[in-house]
Amino acid sequence: MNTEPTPQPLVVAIDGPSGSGKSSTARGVARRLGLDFLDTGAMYRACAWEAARTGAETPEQIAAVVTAAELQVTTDPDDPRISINGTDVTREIRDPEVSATVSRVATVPEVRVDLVLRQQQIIGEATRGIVAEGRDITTVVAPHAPVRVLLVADPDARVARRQAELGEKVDTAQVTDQVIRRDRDDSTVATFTEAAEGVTVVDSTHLSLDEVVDRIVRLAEEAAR
Ligand SMILES: Nc1ncnc2c1ncn2[C@@H]1O[C@H](COP(=O)(O)OP(=O)(O)OP(=O)(O)O)[C@@H](O)[C@H]1O
Ligand SMILES: Nc1ccn([C@H]2C[C@H](O)[C@@H](COP(=O)(O)O)O2)c(=O)n1
Repeated sequence: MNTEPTPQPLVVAIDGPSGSGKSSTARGVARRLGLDFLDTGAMYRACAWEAARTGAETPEQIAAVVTAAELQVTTDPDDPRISINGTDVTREIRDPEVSATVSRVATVPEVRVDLVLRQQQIIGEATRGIVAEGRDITTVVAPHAPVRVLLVADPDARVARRQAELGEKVDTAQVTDQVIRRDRDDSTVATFTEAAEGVTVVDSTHLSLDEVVDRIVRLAEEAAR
């Protein structure tokens, strides 16, 4: 009789502040290891987009919109898409207006309870394994993941990266608000500035994207031994 435990699909959890490179890194690791990919920030952004569309402003109104929402999230690292109530908002959730308001949605407790459960369901259904990124993956969503990483970078580097990504369409004051102010707001409901016990800190300030991906792939390979 085979008494070997059935190997569990690998879960890699990556948290970090805005602009630290979580999404790019997580997609790179997922591609390299043949895993699914979950951008939990996109779920909060989709909810912020729907809240704005419906005119929901108070925490109660926002919570009602989110808990009633039908969210479809795909986990292909080469084409992650998200729809809310039947509308594909994959592109729209990156608009500056969404970036400026998403923290208001993400700091509603009932929203977090609802989205954490949905994220845990997506992770549990990822039969080939998954890389999930956000702010509370290593601490709340998947605290028992075999690979847990806090990806950090100097604030100046993070602002510069976001500015380079957004180009001239967004001025430096807006970018700084999107990065630094949003992190301050977000850190009131999730701990992503200090690594929890068992979480590996990777500082990407002076590392290329590929070097960061290499480091986390090595952590995953060591965990799989
Ligand atoms: N190590 C790195 N060196 C240089 N640029 C990087 C590095 N990692 C990511 N980038 C670039 O920085 C920008 C922001 O990266 P990304 O969107 O992955 O960050 P993030 O942490 O997911 O941000 P947010 O949480 O705000 O969505 C992208 O243009 C990305 O290509
Ligand atoms: N697990 C998560 C993921 C994201 N958020 C918040 C943080 C931001 O305000 C917003 C969008 O995230 P981003 O796309 O910038 O990574 O959602 C969170 O609270 N918890």
